[in-house]
Amino acid sequence: MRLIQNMCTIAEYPGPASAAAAAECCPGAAGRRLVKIAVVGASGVGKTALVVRFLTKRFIGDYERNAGNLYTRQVQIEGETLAIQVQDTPGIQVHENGLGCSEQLNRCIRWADAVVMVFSITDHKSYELIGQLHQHVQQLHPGTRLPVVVVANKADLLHIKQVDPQLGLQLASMLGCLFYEVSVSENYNDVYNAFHVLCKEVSHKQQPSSTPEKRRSSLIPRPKSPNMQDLKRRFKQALSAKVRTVTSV
Ligand SMILES: Nc1nc2c(ncn2[C@@H]2O[C@H](COP(=O)(O)OP(=O)(O)OP(=O)(O)O)[C@@H](O)[C@H]2O)c(=O)[nH]1
Repeated sequence: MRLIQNMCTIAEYPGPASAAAAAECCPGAAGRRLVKIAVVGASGVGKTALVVRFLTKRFIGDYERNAGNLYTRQVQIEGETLAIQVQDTPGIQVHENGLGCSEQLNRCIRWADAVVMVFSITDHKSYELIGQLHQHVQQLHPGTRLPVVVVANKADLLHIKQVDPQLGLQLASMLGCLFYEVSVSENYNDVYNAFHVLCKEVSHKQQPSSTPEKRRSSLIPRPKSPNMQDLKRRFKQALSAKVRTVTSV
């Protein structure tokens, strides 16, 4: 996937999403199919760093506490240019009675076509949150299986590791999600791959290979192409009739 345009930001949660809304922020996005991705996880796991790394290829060490920015870009997936919106979100807290998800965050999750769930290998609590968060996300999307990628960040900080990445892999496969272990600070390619695979999955979901509409149209009989043998025969007949007429004159 190739990032095509400059990043732009609106410092608020999105309303009902549309390609038109994306175009307002990113003019080239007009008329494109739109893929909406929310990045969620505990505080300090590197959500903003991940999004910024993906969009700019750069790692910037320090960020302000996240206010929930939406970034719009164009990307190329399998030869098609899509508009992509990436929603960064504030860190989720865990309370005694469960996840502390604000209504804003819930709106953002409902809005999304796909979710990146981030934890840090240096923070066991952020890992523990993923299972609950996955359940919460599925509850907000009843009746559909939302594409989700689990990302274990800060793989460079092995000396203060609290979570074995293998556990992340096990959890992700139990939840039926893809898994990427990344170091946002040290490696761009893994970050790119995590978003790329998600965009591809959403893109395929938006364009099922055989929709009922397509199936129906394939049942409508096509007009028969003219039979060449028949045409030749008629042409010969017409020709010989003409020759006969000429000789008889
Ligand atoms: N060593 C290392 N530090 C990282 C990495 N990713 C992020 N950080 C640092 O972790 C800290 C938190 O990163 P943020 O991107 O602000 O985390 P966040 O999840 O957006 O945090 P909230 O806005 O509080 O929810 C920052 O100091 C980053 O520089 C990484 O891969 N390796």
